[in-house]
Amino acid sequence: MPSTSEPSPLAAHAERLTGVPLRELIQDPQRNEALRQRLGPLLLDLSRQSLDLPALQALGEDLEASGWQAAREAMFSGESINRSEGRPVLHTALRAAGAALPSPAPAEVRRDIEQTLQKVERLVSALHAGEGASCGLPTTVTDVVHIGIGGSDLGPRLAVHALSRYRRPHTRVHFLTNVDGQTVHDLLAGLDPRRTLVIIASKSFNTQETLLNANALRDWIARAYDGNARKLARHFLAVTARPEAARAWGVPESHIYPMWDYVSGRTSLWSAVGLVAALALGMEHFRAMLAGAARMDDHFRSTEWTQNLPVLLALVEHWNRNFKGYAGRAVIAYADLLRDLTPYLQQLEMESLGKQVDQNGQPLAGRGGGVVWGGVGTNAQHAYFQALHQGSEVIPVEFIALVRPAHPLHANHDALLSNVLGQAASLALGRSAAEVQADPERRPEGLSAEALAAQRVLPGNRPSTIILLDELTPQSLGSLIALYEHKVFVLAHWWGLNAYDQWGVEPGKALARQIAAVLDAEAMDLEDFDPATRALIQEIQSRREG
Ligand SMILES: O=P(O)(O)OC[C@H]1O[C@](O)(CO)[C@@H](O)[C@@H]1O
Repeated sequence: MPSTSEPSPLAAHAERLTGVPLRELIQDPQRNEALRQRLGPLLLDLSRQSLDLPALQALGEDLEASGWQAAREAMFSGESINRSEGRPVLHTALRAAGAALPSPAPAEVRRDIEQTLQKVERLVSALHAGEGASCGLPTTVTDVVHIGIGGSDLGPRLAVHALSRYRRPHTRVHFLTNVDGQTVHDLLAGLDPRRTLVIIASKSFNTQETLLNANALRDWIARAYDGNARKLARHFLAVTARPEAARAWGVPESHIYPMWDYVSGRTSLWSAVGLVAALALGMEHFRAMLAGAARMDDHFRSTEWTQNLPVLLALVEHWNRNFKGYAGRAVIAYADLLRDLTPYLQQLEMESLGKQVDQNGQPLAGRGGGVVWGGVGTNAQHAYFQALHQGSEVIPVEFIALVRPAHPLHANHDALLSNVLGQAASLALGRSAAEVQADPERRPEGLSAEALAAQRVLPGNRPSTIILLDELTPQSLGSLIALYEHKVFVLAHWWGLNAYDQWGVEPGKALARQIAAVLDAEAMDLEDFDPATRALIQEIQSRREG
């Protein structure tokens, strides 16, 4: 936070800790214990972050003074906390059935949610029993294509890939998200239109990419039936908050699954948007994932801040953003099954927290959400970890790893785990000049010993978080995702911003529509576009035929 003449208590702690190395901080077992907290199969280890117990206490007190518990209850009970859109935020109600604490969400909301889950369940059972025709679907379905983008894609994709060991046999699932026609073209080449079921997931049912891809599949299936509209309609399901638009597009009423305005796209995995995951994994595993998230909800609602995992994660992020000045963090999952986690978090966090003004339109007092990027380990170590260890920027790292793998190749798994611990330790401790000296390296001719040594020194003091899941199960994945959702909630409340709108993306979409309208036109008026855009429109037009 910005300091005026008198530094705030938090700024004073940051100043006090300047120059105190992580090497020293991690010697305090009491501190490390406070920064290491568990919920069921999920361990959150923040002990390699650059703060001590007094700083943590000050952060906690600052949050406590913000009234976050009341805000939390306002969210769970369905108050209109998304003020710029005038809506409640009730993704937690989608999994309330699996919670131990009674849900304060409105009864009609819970009823609608349960009815929809039952409808999803009926469809899943029918398809798994080979009785899709009883739900108006094709008799045989070998492939399901899920079309959606952003929140209508990233959550189901993460769940289906992460939980692939729970996959039901016989039905292949494909995700079609980008509007790149090459992908559509290549996918369709391998599918049978008469045996393909298409799920169109779009809250708005107005997203350019999703509708273009849906249109391409409609044309492709229609050709297989010589345009027979009744047979064509059997192949499409929609999940949307605008059922009238889905009907107008051609999805039969009974094939439409609701989304609600009180669920943002980026937290919609738990709704019927997760239908593809329920189909791929089985309803019991989908429900288990909801229950895992509900467990985190209960924990978040009932645990004091000192042991509350989402809160602790938020405290550290506030510290890193506003007192250490870090631009963001790298999220590295040491599990290929979690390769979609970073993209998922990019939307969840950057669309929610990437804002400059608060709910009243005033500039934020500090910095909002930072950049989230990353990938999978150990691959990342052989690509960009050099910069993480010795680059000019300090970029905190979040490691996510599994204690027990679901395969028998234990040597491989030990390599993953030991690399997590090794990298985290190396980032924190660095490598001093004395350590370099004690471990000499062959010196090329003409290079001084000092020059070589200086290049082999690692500054250290590079913070990281480790999240360990005992195993990757529907429950642990549900808890992990809900952990991040609640972290986002805490930060949004603390910073005063609205985590549930995304006004920033709208003007670019509108411009793309205007540009699409002129790209193919014979006579065009390009005066509405800025000179740089105009030049490239003309360039594309002039070179298209080549
Ligand atoms: O589900 P829809 O309405 O197709 O939107 C897709 C995505 O587009 C966004 O609105 C941003 O462009 C996301 O918030 C959303 O998840």
